[in-house]
Amino acid sequence: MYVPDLFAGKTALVTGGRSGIGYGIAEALLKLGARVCICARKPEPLAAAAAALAKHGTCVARPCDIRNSEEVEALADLIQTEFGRLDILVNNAGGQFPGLARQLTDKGWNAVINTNLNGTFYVSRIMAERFFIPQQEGNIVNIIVNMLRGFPGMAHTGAARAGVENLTKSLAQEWARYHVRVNSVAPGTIISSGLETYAEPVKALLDRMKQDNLMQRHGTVEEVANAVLFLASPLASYTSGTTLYVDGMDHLHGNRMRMVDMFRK
Ligand SMILES: CCC/C=C/C(=O)SCCNC(=O)CCNC(=O)[C@H](O)C(C)(C)COP(=O)([O-])OP(=O)([O-])OC[C@H]1O[C@@H](n2cnc3c(N)ncnc32)[C@H](O)[C@@H]1OP(=O)([O-])[O-]
Ligand SMILES: NC(=O)C1=CN([C@@H]2O[C@H](COP(=O)(O)OP(=O)(O)OC[C@H]3O[C@@H](n4cnc5c(N)ncnc54)[C@H](OP(=O)(O)O)[C@@H]3O)[C@@H](O)[C@H]2O)C=CC1
Repeated sequence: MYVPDLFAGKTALVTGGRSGIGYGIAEALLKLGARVCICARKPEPLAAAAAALAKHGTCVARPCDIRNSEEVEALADLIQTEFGRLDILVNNAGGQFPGLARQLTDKGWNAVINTNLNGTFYVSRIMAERFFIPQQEGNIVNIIVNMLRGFPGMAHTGAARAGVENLTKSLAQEWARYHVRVNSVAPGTIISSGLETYAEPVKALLDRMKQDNLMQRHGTVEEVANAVLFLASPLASYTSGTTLYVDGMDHLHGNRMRMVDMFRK
């Protein structure tokens, strides 16, 4: 539905682009003409993903833990060397594990906050300083999660993603003077590699959540990628500081306590 050269001449970084939603976003950007850099922690699957993506266009990859700002600086060095500029940053890397709040250890809580909130901030600040602000142009799309009514059973990620949603509003206002737009996409439950990381009780729960959904289904990677393409494109040129929910209305409807009930059984 988008013109084939929508992102011709543009460069994009997709964090967590080796799998699932991030891979789908990288593939969609490449198909519309962008040159793409992906990063993730695990080198082998990252290299395999970059090789597969390269059939659609120019794709480079570098291992990087977004929680480590020195590794993020090295990623910026690669983008500078390979492309000389960056136009689009998709902060997709992230994740969490299910658990009741009272069972979360300091280490577990910090692992999720450091990944989803701190990592997203480090990448945004470093890419803005290195590229967007000097260029006086840039575009950030953060992948968060539907947590509008809280996230019981995953309180750590609910708090971290709410932090990113608010960061979206702050950065959008602070960086408007540099012509940088900042938006978020909040997926509901999306059929992707991410869901495979969950063990059986959660998988059964996901089926029940599908029945709760007013559209009676989970979302697809393509539906998330399409929202990112819109926000990253000039079609959204007057839109910044917003969050677009791609969740079949789960932010409005459905039982948010199902995961907690699962742990109590
Ligand atoms: C409804 C669906 C909506 C959303 C869907 C998606 O997002 S799909 C996308 C889904 N995709 C993803 O989520 C992928 C990315 N996710 C991840 O990499 C991890 O979940 C991470 C974010 C915790 C980072 O972890 P890391 O690399 O920093 O390191 P680490 O592994 O060493 O853990 C550190 C500490 O965290 C704790 N802890 C961890 N796991 C569990 C558990 N299962 N149980 C209990 N606790 C757990 C534990 O305290 C551990 O320390 P310990 O006790 O071992 O010394
Ligand atoms: N699938 C779903 O239903 C939903 C997913 N989301 C969010 O969408 C995003 C993508 O999820 P999805 O594709 O499904 O799941 P995946 O688990 O497939 O993707 C997570 C990606 O992030 C990378 N990653 C994780 N931690 C780090 C880190 N510290 N530094 C760099 N890269 C990291 C992983 O690679 P590696 O392990 O090699 O580092 C992986 O490529 C995540 O933020 C997820 O929470 C939100 C709502 C719903």
